[in-house]
Amino acid sequence: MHSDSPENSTTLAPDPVPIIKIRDLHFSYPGKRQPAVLNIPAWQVARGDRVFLKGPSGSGKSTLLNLLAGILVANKGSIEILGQDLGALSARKRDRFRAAHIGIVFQQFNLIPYLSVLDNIRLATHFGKNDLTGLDLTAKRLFESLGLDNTLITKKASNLSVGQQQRVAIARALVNAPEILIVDEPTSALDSDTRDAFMKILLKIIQIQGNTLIFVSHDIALTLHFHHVVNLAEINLAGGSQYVS
Ligand SMILES: Nc1ncnc2c1ncn2[C@@H]1O[C@H](COP(=O)(O)OP(=O)(O)OP(=O)(O)O)[C@@H](O)[C@H]1O
Repeated sequence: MHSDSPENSTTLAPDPVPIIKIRDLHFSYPGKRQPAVLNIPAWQVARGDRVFLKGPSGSGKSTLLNLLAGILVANKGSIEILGQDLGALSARKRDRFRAAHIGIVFQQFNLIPYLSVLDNIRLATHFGKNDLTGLDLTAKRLFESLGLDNTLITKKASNLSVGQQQRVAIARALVNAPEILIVDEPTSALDSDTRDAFMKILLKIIQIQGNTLIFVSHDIALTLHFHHVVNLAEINLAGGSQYVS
């Protein structure tokens, strides 16, 4: 995307190498009389962009993130990630594509509570060893940057504080150095100090790894950290009546 100010989300000229490219995207959840959630004629994101996606509750932000990640599939139209049309892939290939190229931090972090921190992170990798020797340098650097020391990584995820769970969720999302990082409402349950610490760590790692960031939040105070602020309502022609403001 090209825009001069954060509030300007319109594309003025075609991006030479968009990492995300949406064309004529239509999506409704399965079932009779389900309203159209998304109808996005065109949207693209350039490699390395940090995009803050906002919009009222129920406007389809999480749905769009799930489509970008290939967790949901469009009813019509195309989503190209790194030049790959997600709709052209089988479910299994989409899963592999996601594991290789897209990191996701969900609202609830989605850690497996009875697994250790290391095992939670290992789920995102192809390594099977019981120590860190199988994890590459990126992972070790991530642990360091996130303050996850050896005593913490052997703990069960359920025994961590919310802030610690967040750091593990970031490590898991970034351990494969994905080109795209998708983050959904990560700070809603945090006080402002913890939120600021979270953003600082996230942005530091993004800068090192060079990931493209798509970040959904209602917290407008965070927009200053982003290149672009996109209001979903501006790119989405569907819906409207069901929104809660
Ligand atoms: N699994 C589902 N089945 C049917 N409808 C759904 C499903 N998930 C979401 N929806 C509906 O799709 C619409 C968009 O929901 P979505 O969660 O994408 O919105 P959102 O913008 O992320 O909201 P919030 O800011 O509250 O998280 C809403 O009307 C919601 O009720």
